[in-house]
Amino acid sequence: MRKFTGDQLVMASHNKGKLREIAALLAPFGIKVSSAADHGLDEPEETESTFAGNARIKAHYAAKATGLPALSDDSGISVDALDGAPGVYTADWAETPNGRDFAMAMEKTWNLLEAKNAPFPRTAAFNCTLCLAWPDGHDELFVGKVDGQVVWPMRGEHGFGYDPIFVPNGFDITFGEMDPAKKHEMSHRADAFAKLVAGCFD
Ligand SMILES: O=c1nc[nH]c2c1ncn2[C@H]1C[C@H](O)[C@@H](COP(=O)(O)OP(=O)(O)OP(=O)(O)O)O1
Ligand SMILES: [Mg+2]
Repeated sequence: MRKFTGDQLVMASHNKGKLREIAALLAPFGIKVSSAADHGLDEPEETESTFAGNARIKAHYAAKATGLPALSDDSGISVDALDGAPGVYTADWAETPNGRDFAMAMEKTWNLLEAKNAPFPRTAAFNCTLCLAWPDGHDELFVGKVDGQVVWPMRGEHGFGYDPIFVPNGFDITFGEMDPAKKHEMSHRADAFAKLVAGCFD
């Protein structure tokens, strides 16, 4: 596995919630972190049908465009009773002509479960694939996951995306209600990040 030896990294994401969380995870390493927007990059189309495929598109695009190592995150929530949906299409479910509407996407998720009369607990997992790519085309991938259940109604003001309807196993609060520092200890993103640190940062 290739080690990260530089002191600068581009976060190949346009999601403010993710950027905040990954900046917190990277903070102890003394790396200068910039975002795709800082470099004036647009969002590449996520045309693959896997988290890994889309993570690679985003990281390679940013690494080539900036000449710096780039870290991307492709993530989503997979609901068991919906055969893994929305999964890779989690962000797409929130898309509207006026931007993303996650309240609508969460309602759609819950309504589909209701329509199926899905049994409780309505188990689900958040998945995260991180891709660290170098300008020469090399990359390393790391996969993380956290199991839990989808609940209703939405609860909590922290986090982003689908956090208000996801209760991780072992807790009775949603990610939206959880202290951000706690989420950073145990989320799908934290899980993948720990593997990145073990593989590339030691
Ligand atoms: O911790 C999370 N808490 C709540 N929701 C989450 C989380 N992690 C991913 N999600 C949801 C929302 C996000 O919009 C979608 C990922 O879609 P995904 O394409 O990977 O990210 P994105 O388009 O928002 O930003 P970008 O591609 O620029 O990194 O899954
Ligand atoms: Mg995206």
